[in-house]
Amino acid sequence: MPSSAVAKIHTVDKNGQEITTVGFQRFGFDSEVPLDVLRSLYLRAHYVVTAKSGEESSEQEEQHARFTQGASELYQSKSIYHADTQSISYTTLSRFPPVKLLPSDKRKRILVTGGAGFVGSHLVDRLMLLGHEVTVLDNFFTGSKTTVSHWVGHPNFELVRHDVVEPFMIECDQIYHLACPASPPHYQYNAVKTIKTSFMGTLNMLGLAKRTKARFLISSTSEVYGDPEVHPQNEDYWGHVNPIGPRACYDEGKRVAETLTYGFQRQDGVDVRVARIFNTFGPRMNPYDGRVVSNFIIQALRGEDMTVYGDGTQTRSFQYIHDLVDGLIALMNSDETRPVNLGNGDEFTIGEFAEVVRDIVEKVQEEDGQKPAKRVKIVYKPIPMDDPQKRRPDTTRAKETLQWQPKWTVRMGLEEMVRYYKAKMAEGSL
Ligand SMILES: O=c1ccn([C@@H]2O[C@H](COP(=O)(O)OP(=O)(O)O[C@H]3OC[C@@H](O)[C@H](O)[C@H]3O)[C@@H](O)[C@H]2O)c(=O)[nH]1
Repeated sequence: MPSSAVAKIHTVDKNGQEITTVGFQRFGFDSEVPLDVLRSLYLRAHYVVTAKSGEESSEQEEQHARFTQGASELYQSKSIYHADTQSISYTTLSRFPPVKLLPSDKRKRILVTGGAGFVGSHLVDRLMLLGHEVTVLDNFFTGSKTTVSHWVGHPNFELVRHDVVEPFMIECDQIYHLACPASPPHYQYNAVKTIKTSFMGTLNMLGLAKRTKARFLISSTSEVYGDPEVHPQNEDYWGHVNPIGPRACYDEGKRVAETLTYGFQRQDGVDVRVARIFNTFGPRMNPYDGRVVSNFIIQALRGEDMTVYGDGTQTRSFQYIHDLVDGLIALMNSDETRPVNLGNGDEFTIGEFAEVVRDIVEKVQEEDGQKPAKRVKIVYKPIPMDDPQKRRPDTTRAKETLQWQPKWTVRMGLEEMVRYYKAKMAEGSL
């Protein structure tokens, strides 16, 4: 295939402006980094492909080269994938992406629990590039070492295998407490463990915040609103949750985690922040975690039927990962101590969404010269119990207090995520 046929991702925001950086300067904390550098951390092949297995791999190599353009000099992979023998060789020599050199009064010691998960790893990339000292705690139940392995060995970075249900002591300035399975099949797989993680994990991390006087941010969820009777949902809505249903381990777990957080604030003066995160998607989402975005993209890429649960009239509003990370950092560094919704107001029925994903997968395949002979089918499966019928965030509070609004369109985010999964498939790890 001629190289000119490999399209460059032209990423524009909701106003049609080109996106070249993510983050911003807010509340004295600069979170801005070039999108190209950030992209080179997830869109490049995890393993450098050396052996060629025909026409396809040279095309894939071109794609990888495009994503690392400008950043490949700075970042040298530690692993080489040999397609012929299906093996990987490693070297211990690493070069890291350039991180900012911050004066010590600006450099923060930041603990990220669940830092090897989907949201956590993107937050870690950002904090590392910004020049902070980052410690990741993860038990790797749903997170994976590969999401942060590009930082292992960097002097500003530490990776600790630890389950937050056990206490942990470290000196730090800020704690982002993200640890908890978040996909419905995952969190229901071991419901008792999910409740224990939400309760004990949050108790332990709040205890740490109390001792160290670190600022504490918890990732709560739109699921605290349950199957909402108010639409869109603002932070003053108390929710409509089935306390004994299959989702309760997560919904009620996060509700009690919020209760604990405000308990420590009132009783012990802990400096707290609460982010209620709505459906989020992006690269590094576990392709097998059963959530709708990853399921649809993988199904469409593999030419399998796309599975809509129920009649597809239930709605969700999807935000791209970089917008969420912007919001989390802004909230952490702001003075807002009330819960804040972080989500994108672009609402789709799940039926519509399946079509959007199918169109985007086809668009990318066509650009790469791999147009499939026939369209994948959309099929209908039973709806899971207590599946919320509608969900859309009211983000007025985030707009007013954080000056934050999502910039990415769902289509732009989906296109990048499709390319990420394609790169994973090309390197043989998916
Ligand atoms: O293959 C699929 C998967 C899911 N779905 C449907 O798509 C919708 C979204 O499902 P997801 O599993 O992605 O996510 P949910 O909205 O149910 O839960 C999510 O809510 C917000 C976050 O806190 C969590 O990440 C997660 O719990 C649901 O209606 C679900 O039934 C499909 O139609 N097909």
